[in-house]
Amino acid sequence: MQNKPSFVLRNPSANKGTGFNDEERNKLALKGLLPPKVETLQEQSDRALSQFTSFTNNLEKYIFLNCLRDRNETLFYYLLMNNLELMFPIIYTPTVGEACQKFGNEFRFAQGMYFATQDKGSIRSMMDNWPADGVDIIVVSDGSRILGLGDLGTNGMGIPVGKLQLYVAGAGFHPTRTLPVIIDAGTNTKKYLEDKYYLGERHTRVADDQYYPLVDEFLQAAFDKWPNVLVQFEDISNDHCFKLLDDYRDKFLCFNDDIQGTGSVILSGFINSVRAVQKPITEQRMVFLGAGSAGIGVADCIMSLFEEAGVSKEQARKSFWFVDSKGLITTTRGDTLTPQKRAYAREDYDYQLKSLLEVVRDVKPTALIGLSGIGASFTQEIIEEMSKHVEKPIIFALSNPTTNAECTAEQAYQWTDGRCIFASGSPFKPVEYKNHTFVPGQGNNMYIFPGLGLGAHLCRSKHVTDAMIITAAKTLSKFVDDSEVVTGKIYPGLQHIREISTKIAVRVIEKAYEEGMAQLTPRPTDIEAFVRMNQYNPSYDQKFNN
Ligand SMILES: O=C([O-])CC(=O)C(=O)O
Ligand SMILES: [Mg+2]
Repeated sequence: MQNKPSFVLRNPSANKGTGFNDEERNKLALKGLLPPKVETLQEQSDRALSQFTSFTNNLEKYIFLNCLRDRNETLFYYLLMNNLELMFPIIYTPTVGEACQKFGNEFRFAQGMYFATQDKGSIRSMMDNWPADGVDIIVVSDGSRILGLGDLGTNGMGIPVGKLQLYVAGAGFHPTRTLPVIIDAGTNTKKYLEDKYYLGERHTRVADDQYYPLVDEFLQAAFDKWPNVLVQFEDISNDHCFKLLDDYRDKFLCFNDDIQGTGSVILSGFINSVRAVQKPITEQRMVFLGAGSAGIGVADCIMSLFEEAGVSKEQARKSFWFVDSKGLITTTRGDTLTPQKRAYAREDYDYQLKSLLEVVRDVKPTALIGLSGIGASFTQEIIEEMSKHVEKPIIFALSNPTTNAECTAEQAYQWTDGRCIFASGSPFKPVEYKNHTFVPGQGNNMYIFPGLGLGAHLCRSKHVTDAMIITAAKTLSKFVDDSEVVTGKIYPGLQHIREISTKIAVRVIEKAYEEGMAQLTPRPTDIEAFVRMNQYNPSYDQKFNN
């Protein structure tokens, strides 16, 4: 059967289903294998949309979409790109979180590749099993910190899969040239180790002397097989993610989305918040709840605004207060801090503040940034306390999925009497409050990574630099104009994601040439035209025409 031309019906990249015209049906021996009517992509998409909307449960919608992708990739991306606002919350946060938690139960077919501890020594040869001709981008996770949901082991595969779907829809990477990867180093979540449907290796996480060599072998193999690939590290726990980024960012073309992608998107939102509240960065007092990959990544990015304002690093650090499970992070509280926490630990406190509420009372912040992974940690008391001292509080409840958001959009607007600038990591619907409709922003790295990745890949950048990450943030911030910013809107609408990603890719490429990172020669004369020419758009036109 595999040798018959009609096998195209079982190949999602080639399949057009009822979209095969009479000529193709003759040529590919499909006569009689399809109902008589030849349909356009639009007609197929209308049907698929009505099927999608007939499900009332989001997980079912997720399964429907991923099964569609496994039947007809072109139709899937056409449908997705024409219904972004409806479908991103399904293939991505929040529903992808639930899909990961139930990954073993809902498993239907494999996507991507798995490299487990038992595969040590054979990863390079296993990569030859990947059926596609080439790979431009890999998203890799070890499942150790999936969104704010913790250690999900191999169940985390939903995240690389979802992120890559955004790379395709958002930026125009070619779907067949994307590779989701899970490194299976075990899981410390007992529930999964005891779950008969769990699909990973059944042991607790291996120690560092096994973990790092496994990741190293994977990276060496990936860049050996696909020298121009870009690797995105995703949802890797704090104990490993910083070291991995440090070790490899100057060796390979790679970045960490949770540190750098989140850093960039929140920098962008912060630039626009500063425009909205009309108070310069030097007058901002920022309290962060959560000092993990995202919190530190965001602070590092926001530091660049101080630098531009001519403020020294030492001075700038005094505008940041970090709170973790033990309270305000200080050099004097008596515990050993990770290097990342140490960088932002306050040296000027001879007293201890043990809770976020105490910190908010003491600091009187202008901005409260939640990247803690702990839902409902911005309580009414905390938000009301904050709003006593600031006219337009900046409140970012960024943890994912929605159940982990530090507060809801509705709570933030109510508890600040409609005065706050609000953003969340997962989407919230517009809120009606006192005859006004507030549209919350989604400060999610999805606005950044597709364009950043496309730019870095297309110009064959050696590395992903800080300057590219900051350029990406600034490019995004310009998609919101002054008249919108004054209404509290700090992120553009999701429907513009292709345009945003295209512009980000252009700026990243320009930066890469400026910094001597781009290896593509000659430099394209019209970079925007070059980017557009290389973007995937779902269509049947290009297939089977020769
Ligand atoms: O996936 C998302 O929505 C954003 C993200 O990287 C995370 O929460 O880890
Ligand atoms: Mg992530």
